[in-house]
Amino acid sequence: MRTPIGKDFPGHYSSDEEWHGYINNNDRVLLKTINYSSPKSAGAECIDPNCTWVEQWVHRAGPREKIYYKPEEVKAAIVTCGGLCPGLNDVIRQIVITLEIYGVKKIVGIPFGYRGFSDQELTEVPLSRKVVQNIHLSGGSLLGVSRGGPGVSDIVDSLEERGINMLFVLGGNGTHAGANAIHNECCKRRLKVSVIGVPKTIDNDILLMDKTFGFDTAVEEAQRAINSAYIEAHSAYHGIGVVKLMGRSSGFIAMQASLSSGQVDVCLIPEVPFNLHGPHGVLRHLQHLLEMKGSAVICVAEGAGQNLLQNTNAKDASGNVVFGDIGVYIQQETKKYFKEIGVHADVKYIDPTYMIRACRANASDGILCTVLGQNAVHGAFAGYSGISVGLCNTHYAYFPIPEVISHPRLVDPNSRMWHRCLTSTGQPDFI
Ligand SMILES: Nc1ncnc2c1ncn2[C@@H]1O[C@H](COP(=O)(O)OP(=O)(O)O)[C@@H](O)[C@H]1O
Ligand SMILES: O=P(O)(O)OC[C@H]1O[C@](O)(COP(=O)(O)O)[C@@H](O)[C@@H]1O
Ligand SMILES: [Mg+2]
Repeated sequence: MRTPIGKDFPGHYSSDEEWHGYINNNDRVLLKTINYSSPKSAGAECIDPNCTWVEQWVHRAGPREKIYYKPEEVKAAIVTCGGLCPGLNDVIRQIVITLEIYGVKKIVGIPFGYRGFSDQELTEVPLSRKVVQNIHLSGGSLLGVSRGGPGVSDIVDSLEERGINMLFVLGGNGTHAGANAIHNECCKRRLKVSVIGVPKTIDNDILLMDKTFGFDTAVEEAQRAINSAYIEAHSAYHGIGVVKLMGRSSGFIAMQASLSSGQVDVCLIPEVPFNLHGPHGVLRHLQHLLEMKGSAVICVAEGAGQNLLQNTNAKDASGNVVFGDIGVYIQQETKKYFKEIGVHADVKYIDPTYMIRACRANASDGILCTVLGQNAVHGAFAGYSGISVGLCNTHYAYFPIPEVISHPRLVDPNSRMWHRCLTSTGQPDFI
């Protein structure tokens, strides 16, 4: 609603009739904005051998003029699942504030992820603007997070018992698989519930989106760790700094942090195989770097080089594979190698793992979270369910959940970005 201001007032708002503040249901955001002229163009993603242009689109996010729910009949719930991620509190806050603006009075938080739906000892948290006003000033999640938890049927039973008809689910791939299953179960039971996902992961492993919230902040924190590794390595005689960063199957954090720091000589990610030993291996290259410049920094993603380690055969509560520690392995093998060849090397290992995700969102993520939170509520009020909100080619859009979680988004070794990273580090192929 806008307050009409006299026409004499310079820069006055347009009247309600003139104001086009709503999204049209047919507004679309294109998934691809480059028309590759050949499959040989760098990073080309082609559907057919001629690389023909195919228009693919998703619905534009934002407020609709006609809304599907009566605000007084809404009971909204928010749940945060999986690992922590900078910006969770920003999104929770903005969802609550936007729901209140629509006139929703019943807003609750489900504590500790999906577990909060079944654990009788955990009670829902009443949420209001007053409760969430300052929560974005610290990292973590006001509601707590968890992995594992009850089955979909139990969750939907709980939604029915609690009378929840809007569910905002903040989480990554696993959480979205759960959200989609909840949406399908609600459809099966003919329940009018909007299930809206907001993708959360520092790994940035969600398909079709420019980036997920928390990723920028994680990269910023990660490059601080790289900077420390560089200073340690550079200040020592034959210093080698090893930094391990998160990234279960995607090397985005390692790649971007290496690029932004400009201090990394070797970046190792899960998508690109490498040898540690042998004439083309990482260790031989480290020896060369010590000879040429006196020190070196390696940045390795946790999921990289798992073929070099013994399989732990372990899984976490959500079913994710628990990896062996590639950082420790590289540190040990580096020490061994230089001892064997009789060259002094001072190897320092930095593992900033939880530091990069337990922090508060930076300004850029703060804005992203705010807009995603608002659009999640707009999507629910528009009557959508089984969707996720994201940024696509700088526009905010609604994505069908199955499309964004069909597999984890990976760094494309043929992409311009990976080549930029290689240009920056100057590293060879280690095979
Ligand atoms: N395929 C699935 N179907 C239903 N729920 C799932 C599925 N995978 C994971 N979950 C649930 O989603 C939650 C978060 O998953 P997890 O993989 O730990 O984190 P993330 O959502 O960040 O990837 C957990 O409570 C887990 O039990
Ligand atoms: O120790 P935890 O809590 O299982 O978290 C470790 C995981 O968190 C992540 O950074 C993000 O994973 P999620 O997106 O599943 O939360 C992974 O790269 C990493 O393996
Ligand atoms: Mg995950």
